[in-house]
Amino acid sequence: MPTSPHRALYTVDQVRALERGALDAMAVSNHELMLRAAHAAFDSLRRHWPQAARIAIHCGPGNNGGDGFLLGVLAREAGLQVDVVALTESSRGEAAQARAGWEAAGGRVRLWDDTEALPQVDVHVDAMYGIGLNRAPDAAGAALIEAINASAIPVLALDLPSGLSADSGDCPGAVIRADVTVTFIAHKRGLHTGRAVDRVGALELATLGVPASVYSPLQPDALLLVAEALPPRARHANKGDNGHVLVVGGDRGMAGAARLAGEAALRAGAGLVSVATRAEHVFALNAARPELMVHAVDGPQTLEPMLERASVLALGPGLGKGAWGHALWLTALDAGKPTVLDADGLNLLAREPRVFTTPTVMTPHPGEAARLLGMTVDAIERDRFSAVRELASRYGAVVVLKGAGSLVADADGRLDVCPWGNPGMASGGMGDLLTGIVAAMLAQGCEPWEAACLAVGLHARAGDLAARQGERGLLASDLLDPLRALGNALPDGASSHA
Ligand SMILES: NC(=O)C1=CN([C@@H]2O[C@H](COP(=O)(O)OP(=O)(O)OC[C@H]3O[C@@H](n4cnc5c(N)ncnc54)[C@H](O)[C@@H]3O)[C@@H](O)[C@H]2O)[C@@H](O)CC1
Ligand SMILES: [K+]
Repeated sequence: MPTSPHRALYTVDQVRALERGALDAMAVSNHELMLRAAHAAFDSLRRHWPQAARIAIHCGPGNNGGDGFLLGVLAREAGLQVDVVALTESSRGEAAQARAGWEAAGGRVRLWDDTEALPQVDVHVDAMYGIGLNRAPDAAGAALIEAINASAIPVLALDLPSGLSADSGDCPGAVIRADVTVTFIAHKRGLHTGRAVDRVGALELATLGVPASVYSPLQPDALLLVAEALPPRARHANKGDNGHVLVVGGDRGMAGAARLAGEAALRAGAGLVSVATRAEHVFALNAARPELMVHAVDGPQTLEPMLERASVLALGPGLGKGAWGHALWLTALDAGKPTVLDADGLNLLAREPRVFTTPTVMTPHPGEAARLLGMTVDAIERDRFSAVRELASRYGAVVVLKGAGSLVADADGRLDVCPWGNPGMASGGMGDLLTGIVAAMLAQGCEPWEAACLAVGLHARAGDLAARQGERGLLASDLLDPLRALGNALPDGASSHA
């Protein structure tokens, strides 16, 4: 089945190819395509700010600016007061024609001068840079971006917020903070993850009438996760059919991590969940959640019989990096069972790297990813796509790179991006839940790729449901009830909770 352009994410080179394909297939001129972009932008402006009477359009030197000039003509025809601010004395190529069209319609162009105040308007339109930006904006562009961001007036970005790298989502310098971004023809992958997510605001795709046949020859670089439900359970299922997850972790002072992972595994449908932890935690964990089978382990010998009984391991929540955790880590990895590695499970791996040959899912946050790749967190965040792919191929695992717009990659180059989740989820224990959910999916028979994608989607959507009462103060355990509801959604994904 061909991928819907609404789900497919492309690199800039691919978007350029799509643009060329569109011009051929539609037998339209560049000007016509730009005009369609301007119409889509005007439609978005009207929908989001129906009361706006005065707008400023900030135009850069390239075709992104061209979109802006044509939008100016449309908005003026519709009776809006339009101020056009240009970054440069002249525009290039197709944009020069658009600029001439604006001037021929009686429009004025004010050249940007950072000693003057921005016009007083209801909405700023950012038409400075699109996919043609190849480095941090120059000084003039940066000053205009900063002035718009400082104005506290809503911003509509055309194609992407200026200053953002469309391929990586990197913010090498000043970047527009948009309220709404209307992106043209195809989704650019960099808009969907990491720092970019804060800059894009509400994202809309306008395909400009480009037919499906233009997209179909191109393999998207990544896909957006879809809201899939779990396969339904057979009525005759018994607890043994849904796997046995063993959580290994909970060093002194860190019992909560193991408990959250275990409880999430239960709520996500694992048949049995055991926890191997420090002796002093056993009583408290058993009392808090009697459905968990909690056992004391003091070293490899006591862990081994538990490993034999388990079908899936969740290795790392609260494990610590001391002698106790390290010994359990080595023993657990030698068991050859499908494994989810998180937290100190990953930190130990960074110290003692290995390539996995048994099914393994790793769930690093950017800090853990940085240790695993010997890079800085900043370098990871500058190009999360490269980082997650490198982790997957270097370690031979399915890798979830957590953070806004979580990424899932496998060693074959497959890549999915999670469109859900919220900043309330940046709090303690959220990662432990994800570990437990991935383990539960593996336990119920999913392959690592499917398990990771399902778990990431469930976790993020549970977070969004739980955050309806506010992102601030959201607790990891608040996700457990919505998680259960989502996990029971109908197989066609039609859930009243979705
Ligand atoms: N080609 C097409 O078929 C369509 C293109 N469209 C628009 O065209 C845009 C792409 O246009 P362009 O390729 O002209 O590129 P842009 O308009 O994104 O920007 C390129 C311009 O900015 C300058 N520039 C690049 N990096 C800079 C930096 N760091 N500091 C200062 N100046 C810098 C370049 O010299 C060039 O003049 C898209 O993002 C989209 O908005 C739309 O009209 C839809 C159709
Ligand atoms: K822009």
